Amino acid sequence: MRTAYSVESVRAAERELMARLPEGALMARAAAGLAAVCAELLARGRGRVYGSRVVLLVGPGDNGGDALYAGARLARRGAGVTAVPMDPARVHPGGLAALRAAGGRVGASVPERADLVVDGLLGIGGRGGLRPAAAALVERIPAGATVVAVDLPSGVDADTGEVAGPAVTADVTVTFGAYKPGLLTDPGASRVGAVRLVDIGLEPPEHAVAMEALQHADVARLLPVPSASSDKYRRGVVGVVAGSEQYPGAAVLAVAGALRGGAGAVRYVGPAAEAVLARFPEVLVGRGRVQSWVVGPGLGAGRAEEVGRALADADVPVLLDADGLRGLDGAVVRGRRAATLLTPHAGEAAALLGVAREEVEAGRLGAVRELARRYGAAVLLKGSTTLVAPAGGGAVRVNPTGTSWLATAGSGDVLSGLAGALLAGGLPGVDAGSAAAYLHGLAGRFAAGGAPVVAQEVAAALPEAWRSVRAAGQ
Ligand SMILES: NC(=O)C1=CN([C@@H]2O[C@H](COP(=O)(O)OP(=O)(O)OC[C@H]3O[C@@H](n4cnc5c(N)ncnc54)[C@H](O)[C@@H]3O)[C@@H](O)[C@H]2O)[C@@H](O)CC1
Ligand SMILES: [K+]
Repeated sequence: MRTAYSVESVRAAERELMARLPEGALMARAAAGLAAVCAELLARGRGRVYGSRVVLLVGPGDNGGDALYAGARLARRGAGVTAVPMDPARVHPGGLAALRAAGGRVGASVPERADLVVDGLLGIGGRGGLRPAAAALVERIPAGATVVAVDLPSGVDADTGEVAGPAVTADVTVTFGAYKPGLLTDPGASRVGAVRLVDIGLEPPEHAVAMEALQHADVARLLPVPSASSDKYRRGVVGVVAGSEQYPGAAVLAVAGALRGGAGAVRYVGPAAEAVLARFPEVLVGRGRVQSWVVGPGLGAGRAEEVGRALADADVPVLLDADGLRGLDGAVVRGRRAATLLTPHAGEAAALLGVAREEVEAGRLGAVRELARRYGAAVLLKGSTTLVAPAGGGAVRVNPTGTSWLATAGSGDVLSGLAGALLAGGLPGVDAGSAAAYLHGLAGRFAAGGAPVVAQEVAAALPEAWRSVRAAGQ
């Protein structure tokens, strides 16, 4: 499990550690880790550190301090290091002295050529978008230089991943002590490049985890595996209420996902039974006992009664997607005994929250948390980084396996069926949602292999995704 902590808990852990260490020890550890990554990148790109051109963009706080001390280390190894302060009157004094002592120089503007640019403008103390003086430096980053962000790309909000205005786009982000949510959540996540975590001895408490990303072994532990005594009912029956005369394909795809989610059987309810059976003769048709409901893909408007009927099945977990989310009654959802999992994309989330879609896109983490709080349900917010918030508050899961190839028609229908099957297998909402997103992302990657992919191929690649995950759990 990869975990991320809020700025507040990182700061608290830092205070505790600093009290036990000599002054400057933490920054020295951070700078040593940063310099090691920079040296590795220079060696990879140019063959050596000696003679390379390194530019440090230096902000007024400790983030700039890290950059200066790391720059000093690189200068001692023969790199030509130029520090460009955002505000020459506010520069970390110890860092500046160290850089100068190592032979580095201070410049008033960004040199036109550089092998490596170190972004030490703002770290976890940054608030709001880059102000003009910082933005002007970022604009001048020479083309072709490798950009290494210190702790996080400047202009990205560490707690939310929000980017208000200009921000650095890094090739590598060297982060200290712990991941921050902004490194894992879009739009920030698309700015970080490869993330390298430097251990500086921080130990934030487990209860303070703000975000977590599952890895193969975690998903392997979650996936239900049939035992010798399993029959199809014990493995769970998924009821799929999806599709319409207009959108029969959504029913087929949701069923395809459900069939590959490890359930014992799939029961289809709706007007697209012919299309479903033509494709999947193993499906049961018509109402009957189920262990979870998947309601919504391709239903179209005017099907509120069917949505209400599933929600009224109080002891059965329900997944609501697409048209199943129309005009959702918060009181009904909050009043349910069994799990409810909502799987909106940004537009549907915006409608549920009564805000503009852009607002959700810009603040995805806040939006998914607010939806989970308001509806008392687990919420999976689809998108470039899919987020899953648990019903009762707590760490939000971010899916690390997504691929932009999955932005294809019907892909969400497959995901709904898959997550519904995991609900039928007994997984809580947040586990069903995050394990489904993980498998779905992997399947998308396997099916795409660098080429366009269609939703039914994603469904067909799900067994390969299961096998790859389960192999890691053995
Ligand atoms: N606290 C610690 O124990 C450690 C901190 N470290 C580094 O210290 C960083 C945090 O340092 P600071 O708390 O000094 O904060 P930062 O260096 O992130 O920046 C804060 C400074 O930037 C200014 N500022 C904030 N938002 C701005 C904006 N939008 N535009 C322009 N200026 C803005 C503030 O006025 C303040 O002077 C971490 O990200 C990390 O890089 C590391 O050295 C490891 C140890
Ligand atoms: K930075």
